[in-house]
Amino acid sequence: MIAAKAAEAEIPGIPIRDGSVAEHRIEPAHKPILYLEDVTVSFDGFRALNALTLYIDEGELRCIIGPNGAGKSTMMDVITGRTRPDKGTIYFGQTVDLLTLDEPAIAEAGICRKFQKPSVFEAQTVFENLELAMRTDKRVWSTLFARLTGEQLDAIHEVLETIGLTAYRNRRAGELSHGQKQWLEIGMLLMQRPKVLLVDEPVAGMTHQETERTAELLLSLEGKHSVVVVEHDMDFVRSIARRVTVLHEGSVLTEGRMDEVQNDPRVIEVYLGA
Ligand SMILES: Nc1ncnc2c1ncn2[C@@H]1O[C@H](COP(=O)(O)OP(=O)(O)OP(=O)(O)O)[C@@H](O)[C@H]1O
Repeated sequence: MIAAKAAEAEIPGIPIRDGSVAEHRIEPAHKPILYLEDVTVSFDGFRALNALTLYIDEGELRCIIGPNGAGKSTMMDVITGRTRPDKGTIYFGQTVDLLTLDEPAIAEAGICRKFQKPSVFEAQTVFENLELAMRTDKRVWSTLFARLTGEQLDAIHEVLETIGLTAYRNRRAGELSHGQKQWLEIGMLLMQRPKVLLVDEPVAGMTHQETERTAELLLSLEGKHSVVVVEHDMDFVRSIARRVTVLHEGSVLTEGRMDEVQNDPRVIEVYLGA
């Protein structure tokens, strides 16, 4: 697809290759922001990712599912620069070759990752956590006491609303429930205005109510950010699913609407066999 686009538009820096990925053609209305093509990662000869080709559109909410060991975490790792592939290309937009950037530079470019366990500053308030997340130099804690501009205050208030923690803004993060800490961490990532948000098992350990609220939160980000959610909880995936990608043995097994993928005999087989 990149090759096709590059050939059409002669975009500099985009390699033009043979037609080997033509079957992954995406509809013209879609505007990809992340391109993974033919990405292979091996650990001692074992292929955690096996010629993985995957496109994520601008502003879309994508769910990635697959049995244990399918390669979901490794996929996140190669996008964020934590793991380097043996082979393949990963582009952010049409011109940024992510394989030329290190982990901090990829985050700086606008790709943020939320790990499964919440990581917030427990002794600071919800508001202060968001404020710190906005500050570029996080080593300088004195910046916490620097005056915020009106624009910065607005940004914090907007994120507080989005994550549903306005009433908790002066609460110490350590006193929040597990679900609230997860939302706060999502809020901290939102403060950095990411273009792509990778979210790893967001509802693990959440109550039913917290899970529902998380679904609302992620759905509310659609259109503003590209959100890629890896999750095992199928009820949750069903509640937010737009396009679902099923990974198996390091490759895309199938992609489509939730009802399509869950009725796909190949998907049923890999889950039953897992
Ligand atoms: N650093 C590593 N060294 C060796 N093998 C690894 C490493 N990281 C992942 N693997 C292997 O690669 C395969 C894919 O792992 P990965 O964690 O990406 O799968 P996953 O789909 O995220 O699984 P889960 O749903 O269980 O988290 C697994 O077989 C795993 O054991």
